[in-house]
Amino acid sequence: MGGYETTEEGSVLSRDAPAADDGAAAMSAPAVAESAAASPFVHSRLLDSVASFTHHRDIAALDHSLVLSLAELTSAHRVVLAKRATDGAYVESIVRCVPDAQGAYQLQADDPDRVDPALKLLHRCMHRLEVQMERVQSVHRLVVPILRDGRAIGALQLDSDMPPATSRPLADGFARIYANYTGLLHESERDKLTGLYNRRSFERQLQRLLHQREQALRQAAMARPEPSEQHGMLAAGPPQVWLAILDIDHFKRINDNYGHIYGDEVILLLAQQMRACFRRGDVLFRFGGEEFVILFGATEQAIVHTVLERFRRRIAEHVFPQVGSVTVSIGYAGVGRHDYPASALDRADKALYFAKQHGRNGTYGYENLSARGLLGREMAAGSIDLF
Ligand SMILES: Nc1nc2c(ncn2[C@@H]2O[C@H](COP(=O)(O)OP(=O)(O)OP(=O)(O)O)[C@@H](O)[C@H]2O)c(=O)[nH]1
Repeated sequence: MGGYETTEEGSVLSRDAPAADDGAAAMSAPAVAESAAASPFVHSRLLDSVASFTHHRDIAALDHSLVLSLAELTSAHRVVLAKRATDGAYVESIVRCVPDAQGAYQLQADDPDRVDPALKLLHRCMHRLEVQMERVQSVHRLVVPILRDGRAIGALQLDSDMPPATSRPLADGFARIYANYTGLLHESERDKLTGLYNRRSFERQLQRLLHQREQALRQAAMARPEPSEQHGMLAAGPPQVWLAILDIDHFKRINDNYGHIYGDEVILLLAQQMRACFRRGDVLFRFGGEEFVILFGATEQAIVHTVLERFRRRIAEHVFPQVGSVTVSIGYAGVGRHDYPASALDRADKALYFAKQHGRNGTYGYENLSARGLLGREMAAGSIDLF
């Protein structure tokens, strides 16, 4: 098993099993130990770097700190961190760190859609789950995958004067710490009872979905013959993302009649039904209590309405152990590209409030209600707590 270990010389970076496929000799454990023992200063700088990047709770700040730490430790010409979306389908973000004319490192976010030949090894590394290396004149380029559960969640590229035998243990170690630590952060985004996303992750997931839909639209527009006209449509087109709020009806009665354990069981079973009913790309949240949120990528309101109605009926027909019949009310709204998340939530919540006021066990869209003039002054305030 490869890993970092403590040697007789002290706690040092050492690989006990260099990968056979890396095409270059990894530094032997004694060699690393020797260089590290010769320089205790290296230890403290290393620990300092790890402590400083794992200090962050925000993933974007963590990313910046990671590339900066690695660049400073290795006096790199460039460090790049690429990350894949949760479903692994595309590269979600690229952060690069390069020195300016004065030698001070500068961070910059790159457009992940831009084709950059200097990043071809990054893509190959994520695709093959293997370390990649090349030498460009005197610069050594090393790319290591960031692995979690056997998948590449991203890759780390280091361009430096260091030969890979020296830089690889360092880059590997950073990649592994990063994968473990972001794994923990991801856990903090989940609701403990249901395993669905929690409310804290809502904004990030919404931005991700908006970006993904926009990207898909742009690609579709570019594939068509009149790009300028299509780009016009892109700007003025219908919402690409929809947000639904779903609330169990009379949930208090379930708790009161059967106790909280059965109440929790209903929440858990409802979450399972959601997983079974909605598509993989739909993003499911438990916002707290008996309230759930769903984000969909869809071009037509009619589709959204049909999917939500199907779910509402499915729940109404389901027999919950002990409790029997349970119904849900649903409100939904389209999300514009420049919407504030709180505004979109507020609109969906108004439609949900309408459902609660009009017999429950129903599905209503904000746009429809609004166009029909059914959202009067009573709708001015919904029931959800906004950010
Ligand atoms: N079992 C359980 N109950 C919860 C949880 N979180 C909130 N509740 C309860 O859910 C109930 C929600 O009650 P209300 O907000 O009045 O809503 P309701 O009874 O569903 O009524 P309507 O939404 O108007 O149909 C309260 O009694 C809360 O104590 C939870 O995690 N587990």
